[in-house]
Amino acid sequence: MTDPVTVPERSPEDVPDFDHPRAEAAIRELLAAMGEDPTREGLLDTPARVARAYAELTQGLRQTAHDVLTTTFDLGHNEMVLVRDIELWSMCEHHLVPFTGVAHVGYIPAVTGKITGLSKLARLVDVYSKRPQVQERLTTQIADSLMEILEARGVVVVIEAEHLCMTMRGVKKAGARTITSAVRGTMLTDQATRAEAMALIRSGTR
Ligand SMILES: Nc1nc2c(ncn2[C@@H]2O[C@H](COP(=O)(O)OP(=O)(O)OP(=O)(O)O)[C@@H](O)[C@H]2O)c(=O)[nH]1
Ligand SMILES: [Zn+2]
Repeated sequence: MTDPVTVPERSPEDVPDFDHPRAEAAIRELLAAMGEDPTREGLLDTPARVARAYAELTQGLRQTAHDVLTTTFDLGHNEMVLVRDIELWSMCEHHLVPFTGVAHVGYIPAVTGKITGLSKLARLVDVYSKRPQVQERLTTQIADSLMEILEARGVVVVIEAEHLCMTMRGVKKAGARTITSAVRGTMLTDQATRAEAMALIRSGTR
């Protein structure tokens, strides 16, 4: 059985372009299925609008971590870099409704000091968020891509998110936050470094 968390990474060439006419037909059908009249004036443009919205919300399917981790510098900086409270919006693959929260992303650069621009860490979060997702996979994909592409010595990724499928429907538990973490390399083996990263993450005010 395939592990639902570790779906194989597809290269964007293997992902077909977003099929707008097909999505529009599906939305028209969904409106009809819910008992609405897709031909009433207020809904006439809705299928095209929803298709455009979903194209945007799933644009990460057509991007890779390599696309955004392009700018790397050799600064000779060997110490931890951590960006906290990166806002994220993703879409739960079980219900296709949003989950939203923050990601904290930290890494220990390679011995060569290969680092990336700070904004690229936030872009990386977007690449993996803008897909049908589960929070566990989102967390590990961010961590694994940093290890691989930056050849980081260690990585920590913590995501805190609220799932609207648990808030606006189903168990209806507003405010419940799910916390996931992925720890790699020296962050795993060096307890002091991991403790430092976790203390920095916890020192947030949000
Ligand atoms: N592990 C994990 N579960 C998730 C995530 N997003 C949503 N879920 C859960 O996926 C599960 C799907 O459960 P099902 O029983 O198949 O679906 P359901 O009948 O709609 O479940 P309820 O939400 O309990 O009403 C639910 O428990 C959701 O809370 C995620 O990112 N990670
Ligand atoms: Zn869900």
